[in-house]
Amino acid sequence: MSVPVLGAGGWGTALAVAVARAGGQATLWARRPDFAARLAEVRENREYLPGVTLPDAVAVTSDLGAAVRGAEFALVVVPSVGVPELLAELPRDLGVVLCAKGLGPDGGRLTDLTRGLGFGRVAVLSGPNHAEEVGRGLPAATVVASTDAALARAVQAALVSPTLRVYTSRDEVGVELGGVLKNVIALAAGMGDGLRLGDNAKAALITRGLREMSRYLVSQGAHEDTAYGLSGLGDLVATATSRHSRNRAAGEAIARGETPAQGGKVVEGLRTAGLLEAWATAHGHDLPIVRAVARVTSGEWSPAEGIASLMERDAKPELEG
Ligand SMILES: NC(=O)c1ccc[n+]([C@@H]2O[C@H](COP(=O)([O-])OP(=O)(O)OC[C@H]3O[C@@H](n4cnc5c(N)ncnc54)[C@H](O)[C@@H]3O)[C@@H](O)[C@H]2O)c1
Ligand SMILES: O=P(O)(O)OC[C@H](O)CO
Repeated sequence: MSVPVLGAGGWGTALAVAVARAGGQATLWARRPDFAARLAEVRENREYLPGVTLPDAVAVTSDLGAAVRGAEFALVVVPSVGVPELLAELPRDLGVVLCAKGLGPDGGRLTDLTRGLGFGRVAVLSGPNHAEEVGRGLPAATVVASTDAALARAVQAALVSPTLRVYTSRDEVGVELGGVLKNVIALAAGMGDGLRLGDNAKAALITRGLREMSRYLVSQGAHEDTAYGLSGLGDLVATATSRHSRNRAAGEAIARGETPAQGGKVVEGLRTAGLLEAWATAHGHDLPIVRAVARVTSGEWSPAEGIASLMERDAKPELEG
């Protein structure tokens, strides 16, 4: 049975290749028929993942119904903003594996939104996984989290190979929110790069960012250890330091006074920062780095004011607050 991979951006393409590398078959769905036809013919996603050839085991289609017919689960790999629209088209008995690292339209979790739409089998896939590296078969590790252990094991079996180590977890909340928050911290790290704040500042930001992530994850019901796992610390390091990261690069551009050059590619943290700040404030959570990034990306504060808002907070013990 072919694994449907819904979304033919960089990550969807890399995941389809990963399924093939694991010995399976994948059906990569692209929403635009002309794009799907070109991809099927050229066998390389030149727009979103250049340099990676699609193996024969990857089929390409723009027919969503055909892509998911008879499948046990589908990898949903469109940007978070497109997830509700795509889910509306899917059969409710299909297992949904959410691969986007973003939030629903109201700032809530995509897992909750998915269950609210009537899907009973839901999982999250997240970890330090730049598509550019996974697509090329460089060694990487990731986590699939679900309260449905059978679904998590099935996804693990479909993706695990000598170049992709796939762990399972039952902590859906922790794995999902790690991927959401790290993008915002990576934007801040990029701003630090753009302002040439140095390595000490980057290390401080990653460390305090991890603390902000872990406090928020635990407040939402996650296991604290998940914050220190692949989908938390692992992805935070990968994104805040990588030359591949779109979020880090966007922060760098903003700090230089430029508009982030997205080239049609999604930078989830730009959307997440405002949504998360509004959600956290409404629910009584203090997320200082998220707040600084939200206010800088909205234009309310300059990058320098964002940094000052963090550096001039009240002095306090490291392990409190
Ligand atoms: N790129 C990575 O390395 C990577 C790794 C892990 C997770 N992710 C996450 O995966 C998700 C997808 O990212 P990506 O990098 O593959 O995106 P991308 O920018 O490379 O491509 C986005 C794709 O989604 C399509 N798309 C855009 N809006 C859509 C909509 N409303 N409905 C359906 N399709 C739509 C675009 O046509 C394009 O094919 C994001 O949430 C991202 O955070 C990305
Ligand atoms: O390029 P970014 O910043 O969207 O990050 C991609 C992945 O989430 C890294 O794990």
